[in-house]
Amino acid sequence: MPKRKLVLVGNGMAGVNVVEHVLKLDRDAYDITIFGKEPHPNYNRILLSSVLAGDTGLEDIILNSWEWYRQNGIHLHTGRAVTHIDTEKKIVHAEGGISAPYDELVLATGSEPFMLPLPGADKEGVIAFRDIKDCETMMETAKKYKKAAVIGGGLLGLEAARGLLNLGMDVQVIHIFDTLMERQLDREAARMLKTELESQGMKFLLEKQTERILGRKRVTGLRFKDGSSIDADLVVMAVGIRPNVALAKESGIEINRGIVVDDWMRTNIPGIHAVGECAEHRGTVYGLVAPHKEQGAVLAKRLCHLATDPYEGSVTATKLKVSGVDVFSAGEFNDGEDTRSLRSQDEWKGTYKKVLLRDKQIIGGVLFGDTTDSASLLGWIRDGREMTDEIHAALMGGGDKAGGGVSAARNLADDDQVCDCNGVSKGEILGAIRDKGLTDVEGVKSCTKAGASCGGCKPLVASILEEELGETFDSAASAKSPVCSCTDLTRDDVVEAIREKGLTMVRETMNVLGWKNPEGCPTCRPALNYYLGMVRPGEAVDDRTSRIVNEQRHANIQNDGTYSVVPRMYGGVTSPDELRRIASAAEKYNVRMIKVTGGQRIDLLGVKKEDLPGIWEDIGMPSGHAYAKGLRTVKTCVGADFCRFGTQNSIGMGIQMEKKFEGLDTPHKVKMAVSACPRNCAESGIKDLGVVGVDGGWEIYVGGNGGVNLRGGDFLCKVKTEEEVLEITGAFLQFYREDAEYWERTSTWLERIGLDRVKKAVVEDKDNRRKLLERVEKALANYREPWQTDASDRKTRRMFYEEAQV
Ligand SMILES: Cc1cc2nc3c(=O)[nH]c(=O)nc-3n(C[C@H](O)[C@H](O)[C@H](O)COP(=O)(O)OP(=O)(O)OC[C@H]3O[C@@H](n4cnc5c(N)ncnc54)[C@H](O)[C@@H]3O)c2cc1C
Ligand SMILES: NC(=O)c1ccc[n+]([C@@H]2O[C@H](COP(=O)([O-])OP(=O)(O)OC[C@H]3O[C@@H](n4cnc5c(N)ncnc54)[C@H](O)[C@@H]3O)[C@@H](O)[C@H]2O)c1
Ligand code: SF4
Ligand code: FES
Repeated sequence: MPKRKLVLVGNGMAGVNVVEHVLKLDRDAYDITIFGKEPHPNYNRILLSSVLAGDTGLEDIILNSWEWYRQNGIHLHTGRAVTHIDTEKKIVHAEGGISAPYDELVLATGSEPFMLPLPGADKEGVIAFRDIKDCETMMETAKKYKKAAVIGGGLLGLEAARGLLNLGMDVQVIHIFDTLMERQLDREAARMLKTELESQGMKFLLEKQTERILGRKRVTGLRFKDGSSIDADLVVMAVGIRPNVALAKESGIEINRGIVVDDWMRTNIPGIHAVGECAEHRGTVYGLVAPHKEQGAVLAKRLCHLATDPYEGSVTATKLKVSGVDVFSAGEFNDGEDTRSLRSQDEWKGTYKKVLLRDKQIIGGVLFGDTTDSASLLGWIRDGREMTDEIHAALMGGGDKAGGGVSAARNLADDDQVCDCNGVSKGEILGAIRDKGLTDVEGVKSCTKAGASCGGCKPLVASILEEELGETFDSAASAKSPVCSCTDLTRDDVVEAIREKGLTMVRETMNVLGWKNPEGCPTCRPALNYYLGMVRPGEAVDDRTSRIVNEQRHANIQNDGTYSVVPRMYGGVTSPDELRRIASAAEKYNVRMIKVTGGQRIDLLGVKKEDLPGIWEDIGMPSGHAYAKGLRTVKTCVGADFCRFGTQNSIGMGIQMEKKFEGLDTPHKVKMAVSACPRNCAESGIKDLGVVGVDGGWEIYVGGNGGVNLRGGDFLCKVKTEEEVLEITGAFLQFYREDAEYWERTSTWLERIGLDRVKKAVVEDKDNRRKLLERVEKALANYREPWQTDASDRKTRRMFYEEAQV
């Protein structure tokens, strides 16, 4: 008997998911044809945000390779839109004169981004963020232009803005309401989110309505209804989506906002079904992958004539995919007259939790800063659970929550969903771990797909592994991921290869290690340059063009394209002569503002690129490295010489530390401080390395961070003399240099590897400490002061400061 014919219109995630299910349930049931308007095989649209942010490459987001279609005997027509459905004859007609008969037709045409119909919206440089092409346009634009405006402060807008920031653009987000992500967050969570994103460099214009897009052929700016305007070289519209219903409409299929379907995903025309973003079920159109998977599972069973419960709608949950920001929202989140809520907020740790109840039932919630409870919370909302003392204790009772751990997994029932993107439950993950002997997150991902899309569930998968495998679970090994999408090698593989193969150059390393992208990317090239210099000091060739832009120019680029200049003032101490030179230079070069920094330095803001070598020459002081992944400042209190509480000479100690370790390249910036008594006026407790004078010696704290992820330093040891402070500092810095990933702050590194390892390597194992010190001395021996070197070298001046080379 000839096979029945299944035709899918829309080669996206929702539609292909149905086909995958059908193939699994009954391989031989259908002869399958797929039409897709885009020229690509099915790819993970969710991960476009990660591609834009530079965390993954376009080649890594393909979900079904061309080979997959061939192997499954699927007739695939890409780059062909279906233009008409003959519902009488049961034939679809596509561009290029292609047609295909069907017995069952699945419409999965997704959405179109909504483009505000503003005057000027058709100008070059005005785009949406929906597909590979948009992503490529943004990446290309960032190479030539500087200023981006994103209209819409929802999930998509913020993810686009983060990606554009990573591409080096200056980004302003224009939002119509006074709080961000108002469809997912209450005011408090939105406020915390805004503060967090601002600290990452994102700028916001709230309560702004765009009136017109300015420019001749290409966009040059935006004008708002209040009369104000901004400059922009790129405008990304992220103001929502509209279901793609044109084909269904012209073919006589019932539509409302989306294509109207019943609980079995059937349209009003027999044999025609719809799933995904184009479908409207019980009045709701879902713009997230998890509900589409639930719809697809029901439809596939129907197509294979298997028993299934109907699809009755989904409780949706969202997580923002912006690194360094944990935000989760599910169900209802705004207080109403008939709701009560449980809340906790920790302004120190930057966390906020709100769970909404109607009568006793859990109906929604918002988590900010710590989302380890997200899966349990979503499970309780989906099950319509009533609040109990146990749930209350699990949510609010403190316990072992921070950072996940086994407790996060223990709170989940077997049928609680862990991966929303791919609809994978805890039970399925446990089953795979037990049946297939899996031991790491990557293994679970390959077997179950949990973690394969946005990746937001990976910490939870790790905690399930930890719960199941106990001490045998190696979280560090499990967390190791490739340096970036240009290679499959991890940081350790690369460092090992540099050691073994005697590599000394960035390009050579990429070549020898078979980089998939031979040019590398902004993530891997600075990392490789650092690893080479760390492993082979004196031998590795420093590739300046592989360094981040600020390090190439030895100054910090500002939002208007000018630079900031911060001369080094050891221990925060200066002199009248230095101040006079700084003042004269500030006048000569029309510095816009002179500001004292948090690290006790003087910052000259608004210096033109071409003036940098001149101002450095005139000031005649060494670089303060305020732009570098290296030692920034050693902040000191006035100490025993002046303060009546001081027990030690903090200024002298700080100056020695700064003179010794200035110019040392490190995986991320390093800030230090010395206070002369436990009153700690130099804030030693929130520095990468902080020293506190006490009676009879010094206490040393490490891994502190006063920035985005506030963290108090851990006590490392107490020593008696200044020499010992320098020794411990040198050994600690070298251990961090050798062990951490590039871009990893001491605070995150320490949390990852644990204080005990640091104590052992730096304090307890004296032989190891001696070796670390020998190696740090070798690295320091190669340091050349960059400002005066650049100022006196005509070729460098021309290349990096006068011609627009980088
Ligand atoms: C940048 C970005 C990040 C996102 N992040 C997340 C996230 O973290 N979590 C989450 O759950 N969701 C996220 N989403 C939303 C998610 O990607 C979508 O909900 C999902 O991809 C929709 O799948 P779909 O198959 O219904 O539609 P689509 O992915 O739009 O696929 C439909 C396909 O059909 C094609 N098509 C349309 N009309 C025709 C026609 N007439 N003939 C042939 N082909 C046609 C389209 O070109 C398209 O390729 C994100 C979306 C974007 C853009
Ligand atoms: N992490 C995730 O889950 C994720 C990420 C990206 C996209 N998505 C999905 O993709 C789809 C599209 O995302 P989206 O953010 O565009 O849609 P959205 O509808 O969720 O948000 C659009 C935002 O734009 C704002 N807006 C509307 N008109 C505006 C105007 N004229 N000026 C300024 N702001 C305006 C709205 O207030 C809203 O906050 C959604 O379905 C979303 O769920 C999800
Ligand atoms: S830390 Fe102690 S010694 Fe230093 S300034 Fe403060 S009170 Fe004085
Ligand atoms: S929740 Fe997105 S991959 Fe699991």
